[in-house]
Amino acid sequence: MDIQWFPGHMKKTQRMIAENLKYVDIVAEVIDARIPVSSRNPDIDTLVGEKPRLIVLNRADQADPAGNRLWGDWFRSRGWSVLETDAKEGKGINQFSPVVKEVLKDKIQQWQAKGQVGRPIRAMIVGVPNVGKSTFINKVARRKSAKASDKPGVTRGKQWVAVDAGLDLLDTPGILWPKFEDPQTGLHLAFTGAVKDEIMDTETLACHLLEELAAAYPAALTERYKIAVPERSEEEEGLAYGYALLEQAARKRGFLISGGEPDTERMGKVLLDEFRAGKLGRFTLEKPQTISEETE
Ligand SMILES: Nc1nc2c(ncn2[C@@H]2O[C@H](COP(=O)(O)OP(=O)(O)OP(=O)(O)O)[C@@H](O)[C@H]2O)c(=O)[nH]1
Repeated sequence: MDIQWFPGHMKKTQRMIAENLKYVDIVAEVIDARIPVSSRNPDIDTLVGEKPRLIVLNRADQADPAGNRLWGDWFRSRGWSVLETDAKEGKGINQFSPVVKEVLKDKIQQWQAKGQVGRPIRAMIVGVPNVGKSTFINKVARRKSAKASDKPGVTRGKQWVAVDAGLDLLDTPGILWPKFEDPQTGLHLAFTGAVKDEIMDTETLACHLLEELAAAYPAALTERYKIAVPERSEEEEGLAYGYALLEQAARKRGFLISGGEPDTERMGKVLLDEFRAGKLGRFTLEKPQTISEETE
């Protein structure tokens, strides 16, 4: 499935990030713990350059705990600081400020040496749409989300959120990129709702999701939909395997159309809704070894 999604405002966001980088001390990249590869903007390294960075592994409650451990270790082993969060419930949020201070400890010492006592840390929050940035910011700011005073040179001052005297956050709109090199990236962003449903066929998307879940988490499908998940045979072409699972699930749910045929469209929508709502279980769809040598 070829997914192209780069509306004009994304380009504006990219520009806004680039222009405001000089006003911030650190960039917190909020990624989706279920898809840590696909939810990272491939342009972010170039965009952010040498600026200190922190990875926020959000939606940790929806990802496989073993996957969270693997990814935490993976990022740390490469010298990155990582914070695991469930922004919805506020888990891990209290650690944000201490981790930011730890990452910037040398810089803070320099400020103090220069007499810049009380200078607040400015952190930019970036991430794909729907990853949980606003929820994260509101929780870090303890929901008060008071507006910080306008910063010199910052054109869109309204996006600053004061957490306390020592920390200001710069909110940015969700960002995607012009082309998904790997079609799987587009699919994963669609499964999780970062890419809007309207741009692709729900049934097809559901078949892809079923195929991935059947390969990695078959027991979850059996448990939720009471369906048998057979091994995928070599002969099955295209999405035939996923479609057969979708038909089975539709029948079990009693979703039938005239003539007794399974209503796969309705089932597809239900599957995506239930996956996104976490009703199917906790899944990590991408493992560290998914990353090829070139992208490391
Ligand atoms: N289960 C779970 N849900 C979350 C988490 N973080 C955010 N959500 C939910 O995900 C939905 C989207 O969250 P937002 O904070 O609006 O996402 P956003 O990244 O600001 O979205 P954009 O404005 O589109 O860029 C909301 O319903 C949140 O309650 C999390 O860690 N776990």
